[in-house]
Amino acid sequence: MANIHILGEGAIGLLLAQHLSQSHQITLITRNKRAATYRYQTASIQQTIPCSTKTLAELPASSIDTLIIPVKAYQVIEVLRALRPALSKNGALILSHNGMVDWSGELAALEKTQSAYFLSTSIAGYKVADTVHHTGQGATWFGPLNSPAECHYQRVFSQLFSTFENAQTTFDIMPTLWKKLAVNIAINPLSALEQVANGQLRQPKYAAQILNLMNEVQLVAASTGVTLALSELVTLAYTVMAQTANNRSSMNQDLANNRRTEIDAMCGYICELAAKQNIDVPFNQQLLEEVNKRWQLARQ
Ligand SMILES: NC(=O)C1=CN([C@@H]2O[C@H](COP(=O)(O)OP(=O)(O)OC[C@H]3O[C@@H](n4cnc5c(N)ncnc54)[C@H](OP(=O)(O)O)[C@@H]3O)[C@@H](O)[C@H]2O)C=CC1
Ligand SMILES: CC(C)(CO)C(=O)C(=O)O
Repeated sequence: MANIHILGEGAIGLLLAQHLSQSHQITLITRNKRAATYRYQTASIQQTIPCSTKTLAELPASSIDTLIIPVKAYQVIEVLRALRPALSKNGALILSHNGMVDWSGELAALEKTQSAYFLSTSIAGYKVADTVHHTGQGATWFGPLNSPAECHYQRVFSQLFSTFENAQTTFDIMPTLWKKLAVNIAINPLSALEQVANGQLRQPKYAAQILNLMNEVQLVAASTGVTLALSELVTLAYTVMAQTANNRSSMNQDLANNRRTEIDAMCGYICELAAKQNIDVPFNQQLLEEVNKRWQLARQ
């Protein structure tokens, strides 16, 4: 049994806590101290999630052996900076988010014995008060992000995630992250702006825009050394639209609830890399501007 710390009390954090608490001791690191009872709910099950909570201030330096960070893309860097001192000398850090974040500087600052991993997951859930509703179990991929992790990722996966439905390891996680990014770019902004469920994007009127978006992702990925086939990205996007046909994407829900979106880590990431490489990405640029405009309007 391992001691596992999970940052936050968000939807993915609680889904992971529920699963991992079957074999491990779980501590959630929360912003404020409070005695909450977290619950896990599916169509047929409701149960309490066995876990304790601590604030960051309550954690001694170098005390965490395994730290999972399932936060929004725009929160990752701040959280990494705040939590690095609490990670033990041989600690394992596991990032899990949608979109792309340049965490290379933060990972380079880790000690040579500290390992970093990525958990890319399409499990789905949402939170109402202290209950997480588990609504879907898509694929999960786990892989190393730095050299110490390259030696240990199979063992860490076996210990933590091998009993997850539809979970597997990959030595090279970057192509997986690019594919997830492509799917999110095909689905999230358009579904949010049009306020439609994911499956509605299969209508012919969206096809040209989706093809152009995927073409831009493929070109920018290639400029970073990641080779992806355009046909694979398009097929993947339409497969996920079909698998999640009745779901509203996270960005759709974020905009509807006046919450900040992860657009900067999706279309924004593509635009930033494209600018450095002199690649034109007008379709990603347009969605980036439109989603940010919609969010600014909603906040007024
Ligand atoms: N929900 C889903 O079905 C899926 C989500 N994802 C991705 O996983 C990531 C996490 O998503 P999700 O769980 O939905 O997000 P949530 O916003 O529900 O969870 C993030 C949690 O982290 C907390 N947090 C952030 N910064 C800190 C901090 N400095 N100290 C303490 N707590 C902090 C947040 O608190 P606060 O709210 O106060 O900021 C929140 O409780 C996202 O990138 C998302 O796109 C991927 C697949 C499916
Ligand atoms: C896969 C998809 C598009 C499911 O809705 C998702 O990851 C999201 O909504 O952020």
